[in-house]
Amino acid sequence: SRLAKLPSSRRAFISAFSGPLSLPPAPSPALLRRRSSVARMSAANSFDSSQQSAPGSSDDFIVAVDGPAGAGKGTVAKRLATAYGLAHLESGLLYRAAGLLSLRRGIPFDQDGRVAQLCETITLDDLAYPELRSDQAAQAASCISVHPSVRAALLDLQRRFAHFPPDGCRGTIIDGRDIGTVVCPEAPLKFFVDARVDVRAKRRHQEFVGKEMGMPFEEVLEDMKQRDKRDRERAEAPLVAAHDAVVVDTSDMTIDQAVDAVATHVDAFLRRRAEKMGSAQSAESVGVDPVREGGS
Ligand SMILES: Nc1ncnc2c1ncn2[C@@H]1O[C@H](COP(=O)(O)OP(=O)(O)O)[C@@H](O)[C@H]1O
Ligand SMILES: Nc1ccn([C@H]2C[C@H](O)[C@@H](COP(=O)(O)OP(=O)(O)O)O2)c(=O)n1
Repeated sequence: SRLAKLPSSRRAFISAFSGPLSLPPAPSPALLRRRSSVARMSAANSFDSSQQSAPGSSDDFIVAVDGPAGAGKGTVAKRLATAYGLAHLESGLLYRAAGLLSLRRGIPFDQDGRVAQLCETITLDDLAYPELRSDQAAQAASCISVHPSVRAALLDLQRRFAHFPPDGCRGTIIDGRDIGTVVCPEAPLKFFVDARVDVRAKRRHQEFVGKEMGMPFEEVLEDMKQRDKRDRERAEAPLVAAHDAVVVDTSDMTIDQAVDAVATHVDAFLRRRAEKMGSAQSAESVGVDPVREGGS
């Protein structure tokens, strides 16, 4: 896939995440050269992001999973990716990377032009840092993601991922806030995974305890409420269920139950698609047979 061509070594980015709130060192000349070649490559491969969707077939197997923090989007998406052979992108990590890098570089969240410029340099290789999972990164992500220019700067990468899954994957599953509404409105399968805010905060709190990122529960809950409000009320690509999304409330479900609830719809979709392809193939063979018969 074209994404796979992006360079895997990003030393300046790594050092930006490695120190506790330290500013990254100035990029080396080698890195700057590499960056400009990435920029050229993305420009060459880019498409008009004002289009409703990326080029690629509308038959592409794309699963959009949106919903608020802690609802279980990532967990469900990861499990489905393994079960169905899909490539998984947690789009929130892109915003988290942009937010955390802005903090580290001292770029105020309201300087959207500078944050958007930063977004242009982010690639899929930058998303593995454990610090991106922190509450600080989540809050920063929510703040910078209100800006249309920041969202636009990350759109191309997400759409490209959706339509060009890495080799060996039969499709893609992307979780976030606006995948079914803005990034991939053409996705044939859309889910809105939701849960009550107290349940979501409890889950996230537990997760932080497990990772020794300890924070009082009340603080996790408050931050989550703030983020919910900001994500839902922003003018650009607010958190809202797409009109054609299946809503799954996981408040009273185990992880297995949530995965099953979503997988049932994916199975039904695959059955319908197989039937459609089967009938198209038989229609084609009906059309071919008489010609063959006539010719022999
Ligand atoms: N249905 C569920 N029941 C209990 N815990 C869950 C459930 N779904 C997810 N979790 C846990 O809650 C936390 C947040 O889930 P995650 O998938 O990261 O949410 P999101 O991606 O929506 O923010 C994780 O620790 C995960 O293991
Ligand atoms: N598609 C997306 C994904 C995330 N964001 C923003 C808004 C979210 O509060 C932050 C962090 O998202 P993320 O999905 O990583 O957060 P949770 O795992 O759900 O807690 O990024 C967005 O604006 N659009």
